[in-house]
Formats: sequence, structure tokens, C-alpha cells
Amino acid sequence: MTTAPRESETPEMLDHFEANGYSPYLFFDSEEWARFRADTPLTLTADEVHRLRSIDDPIDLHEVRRIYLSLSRLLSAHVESSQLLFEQRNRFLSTSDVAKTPFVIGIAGSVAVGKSTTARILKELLARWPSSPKVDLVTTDGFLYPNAHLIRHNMLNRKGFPESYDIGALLRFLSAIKAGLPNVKAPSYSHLTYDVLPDEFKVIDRPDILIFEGINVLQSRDLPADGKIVPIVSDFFDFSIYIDADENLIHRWYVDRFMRLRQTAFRDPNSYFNRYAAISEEEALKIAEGLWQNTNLKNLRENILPTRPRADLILRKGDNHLVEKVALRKL
Ligand SMILES: Nc1ncnc2c1ncn2[C@@H]1O[C@H](COP(=O)(O)OP(=O)(O)O)[C@@H](O)[C@H]1O
Ligand SMILES: CC(C)(COP(=O)(O)O)[C@@H](O)C(=O)NCCC(=O)O
Repeated sequence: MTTAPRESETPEMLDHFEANGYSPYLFFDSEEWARFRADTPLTLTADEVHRLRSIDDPIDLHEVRRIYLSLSRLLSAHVESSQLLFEQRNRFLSTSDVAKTPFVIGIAGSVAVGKSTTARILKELLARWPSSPKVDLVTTDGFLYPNAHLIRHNMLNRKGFPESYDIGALLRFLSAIKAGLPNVKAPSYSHLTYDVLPDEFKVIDRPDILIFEGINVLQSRDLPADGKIVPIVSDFFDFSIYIDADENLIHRWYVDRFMRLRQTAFRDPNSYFNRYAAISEEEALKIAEGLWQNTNLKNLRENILPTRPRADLILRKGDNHLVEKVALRKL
């Protein structure tokens, strides 16, 4: 049975385009989307999904089958066609000594929406394609300025906002990846110490696919005063995904996760948040609410949500982190 895509959907999904009575997206509910997996094999086990998911993210094998197999199949079509285009271009240039650069997939969305889980599940699914591609995953938090810099510039409470990232370093990293360079270093971040790890790098050595995940990956920059056009992160993407959910749900996920981390990660004396493991539940709730309202929600509204219409694919989650709707950009 074929599914006829609808050209309009709920107003909250893509209000801007809907308001204009047209949309560059096709919309599917999760059951329609699930059918596109066709005969894509399920290559993950329940235990592996359990291991890959973040704390408080209830994703299970059923959700992987329902949502992520279709996504893996779609991405396989995109990667294959980029390979074909690459071969055609080499014929056009009468050359065979240009190496193919990594296919880069960007994953954006709010803090606490579950980007990390999606990125890790995708990485495993893609690496298990019959062609066994080499797949790497890099998160943008490594490109945050160190806390010492944020404190010096009085912006520790702006962590995650555009100015808290070393955007030059981030663009240099992606340029090097897309130039096909070997052994490109990506800086690391620790959620435990809440800071970048000055001497820890991940070496990215010409993977077939690179997944690049972070709240800021679809953001542009203000035009500099000298009027020079500068590249933006998504110029380096071959495909981009935005993980979406109602802000009230993300709010709940953030606060619930904070309260759960209080009983786990925060107990580690090395945790930046260790001081919140010992305070009363009421006080801890106040801290979590403050971080959500003053930093993460503000950032979502001002800098993250406005980038949603740039994505090639939007996964809209409902209660319990389950994807309810999918929007796919028309070609
Ligand atoms: N304070 C913290 N201590 C330990 N782990 C954390 C902390 N905050 C977030 N994490 C973990 O870091 C990862 C990234 O979280 P986040 O940046 O909110 O993005 P997302 O929820 O979209 O993956 C998640 O796996 C989350 O569980
Ligand atoms: C590091 C973050 C900006 C998230 O980056 P992400 O990995 O989601 O791209 C975020 O986890 C964060 O620290 N936000 C600041 C407020 C807070 O402590 O929640």
C-alpha cells in the first residue's frame, strides 16, 4: 500500500509555512512513516538500545523499528545518491584521484530533547548497513568556550547561547572534514565537570559518515560589520535533522532528568552539580526550574526553534519521547 503524503499538518509543527498556506515539507504520522522501513532489517538488540539511550529516555526496540529504520533507509538512499553524484562528477572532471569526503548529518534541537540518544542509535544503525560504512559522531559541546572564559566574560548563564561557542573553531573543524583531511581533532566536553576537557580530543579520520550533533548546528551568524559573507555550520551538511517537541514536554524532561541525575551523576564528588545532590528536593527543583527558564528555554525560543525550518527532516516527539509526527523536506 502506498501512502499519499499530506501537504499540511498541525499548525504548531511549522507555523510559519502553514500560515502562508504552503509548505516545503511533506508530513506523516508515525504509522505512515513506519511503513517506509519496508524490509530494512532490525540490526540492534533490545540490550543495545538500552545501552545507547540517555538517562530518562525510554526509547526501546519498538520505537527503533517504528521510526529509526525508515530514517536509516532514507539516509541510505541519500548516501548512495551522493556516492553516485561523486562518481559522475569525477567523470565530468576526468579524474579519479579526488577522494570522497564524509557525508555529514547534522542533528539539532533543544537541550534535553534527546538528541544524544537519536545520534547514538543512528550511528549504530548506519554502521550496520551491508556496506559497513565507518560512522563517527561528534557533539558541538566540545566547541563551547571553557568555563573560565565564560566566567571572565560574565556569561556562564549563557552556556549554549551562540556567543558561548568558539564558532571559528567549529567551522574550521567542519571545513577540514569536508576538505577530506585525515586525523581531524574534535575537542571534548564533560557533562560531569560541566566544562570542556582541555587535553582530550576525538580524532576523526576520514569516516564515510559523520554525525554532528548539537543545539546550534542549524544556526547562522549575524553578518559581520565588514559585510564579508561567512559560511554557516549547515553549509557543510548533506542532511539535517531537527528533534522537536512541545516546550512544556521538554521542560518536564529537563526537570525530571535533573532530579534523576541528582540521585546518580551528581553524587559523584567530581560532578559540577555535586552541591545539588545534598540539598532538599524543593531547593533542587527550584535550581532546575531556574536553569530551564533563564537559560535553556530562553535559548530554545531565541536561537534554537527559529532554526527548525532549515532542517531536511523534523522528528516531532510527544509524551514519553515517542515520535508522533515526521516532516520531510520536499526535494
Ligand atoms: N548535568 C549532567 N550530568 C551528567 N549528564 C548530563 C548532564 N546534563 C546532561 N547530561 C547528559 O548529557 C547528554 C546531552 O544532554 P543534552 O545536551 O541536554 O541533550 P539531549 O538531551 O538533547 O541529548 C545526555 O545524554 C544527558 O543525559
Ligand atoms: C552543554 C549544553 C549547552 C548542551 O549542549 P548540547 O550537547 O545539547 O548541544 C547544555 O547541556 C547546558 O549545559 N546548558 C546550560 C544550562 C544547564 O546547565 O542546563
